[in-house]
Amino acid sequence: YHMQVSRQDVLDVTMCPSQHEMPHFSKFSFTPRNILLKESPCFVLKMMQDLGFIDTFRIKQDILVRFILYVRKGYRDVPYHNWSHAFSVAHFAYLALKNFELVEKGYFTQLEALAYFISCLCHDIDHRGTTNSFQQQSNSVLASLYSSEGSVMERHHLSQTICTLNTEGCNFLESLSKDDYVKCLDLIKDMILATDLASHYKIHSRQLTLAQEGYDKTQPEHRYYLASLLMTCADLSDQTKDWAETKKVAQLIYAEFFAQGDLEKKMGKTPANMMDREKASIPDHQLEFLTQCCICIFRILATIFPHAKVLVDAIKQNILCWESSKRIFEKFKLEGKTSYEVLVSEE
Ligand SMILES: Cc1nc2ccc(C(=O)N[C@]34C[C@H]5C[C@H](C[C@H](C5)C3)C4)cc2n2c(-c3ccccc3Cl)nnc12
Ligand SMILES: [Mg+2]
Ligand SMILES: [Zn+2]
Repeated sequence: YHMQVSRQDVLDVTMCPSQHEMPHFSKFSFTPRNILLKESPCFVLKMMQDLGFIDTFRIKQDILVRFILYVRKGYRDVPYHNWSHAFSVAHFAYLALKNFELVEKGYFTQLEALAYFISCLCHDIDHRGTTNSFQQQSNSVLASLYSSEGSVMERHHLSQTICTLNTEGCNFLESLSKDDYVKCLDLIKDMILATDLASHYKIHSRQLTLAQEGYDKTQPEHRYYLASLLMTCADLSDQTKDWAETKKVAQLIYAEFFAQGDLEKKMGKTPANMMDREKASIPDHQLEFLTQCCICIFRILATIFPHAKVLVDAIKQNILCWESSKRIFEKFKLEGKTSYEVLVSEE
């Protein structure tokens, strides 16, 4: 099917504030979710210009604009896994490339940097707001397509990315050499598949060892694990922002989780506690996620890039905020409120 991109859409991409009007745009403290959504395609273009991709790969602007607009249309209107998430994940890739000087210091080639940024932008295309296990449970079409290989949703996001590139007038990578083109798609595959959090759990200890032994840029295995780590960090980058942002994002994530739980109950299935609005204890679950998963990932990042220490500190701050908000949740729980009702009630 053919999604049209109007002339107005293409004009939208030309108007947004310039970088020097937003000096902190390239700081880790910047919150990309506060960018006006109609200006976001323009910011994607500006980030790619600023990263030197347009010149290095002789990318045609009108083809890139059409690609960005098709990617945006590829995201659904679900609470969390929507275009706003994709844009914020791509913004973190921009921050990592600039603040860690990934290309300048030889961690990434320019091609790997391009693949990283594009993978972040496309990593959740056509997400339905439900998990991989829900695909299996509900015998979805996607499960029938991909469940034998695992990472069902991630394989779908990858396939949607390739389809978008192959859409008439959208393949901005066509200006790459044949070798670079094949290499870039290979990198995009590894990077999008790396965003399956279950896969991260499998390689976490290997990533930790490599970082402690001393990262070796010349080893392909090290480069693969660094790319995977940077994808997971980008996907979780909301947790490195201030508490107001973190709280807002939690509301979106649990809106999605609980909608899935409601669906599972209708299907006669018992949802996992974190998906059940009656049983979930959001502060406890978030404290577990931040202390057992999130902070560990960013600590590995900080062993390779000392600048990432500010990200670990931001997560520590959010852990303290969840700790202190726990008492408020418990007080309202005694009054019969679910933790979601407390989360969305203005403090
Ligand atoms: C704040 C926050 N909390 C989150 C709490 C929990 C989980 C989560 O999927 N847990 C697991 C826990 C085990 C092993 C695997 C598979 C399943 C069983 C489910 C993962 C994700 C969370 N998450 C994400 C996120 C990142 C990547 C994909 C999807 C999402 Cl939603 N982004 N932000 C957050
Ligand atoms: Mg995903
Ligand atoms: Zn994501």
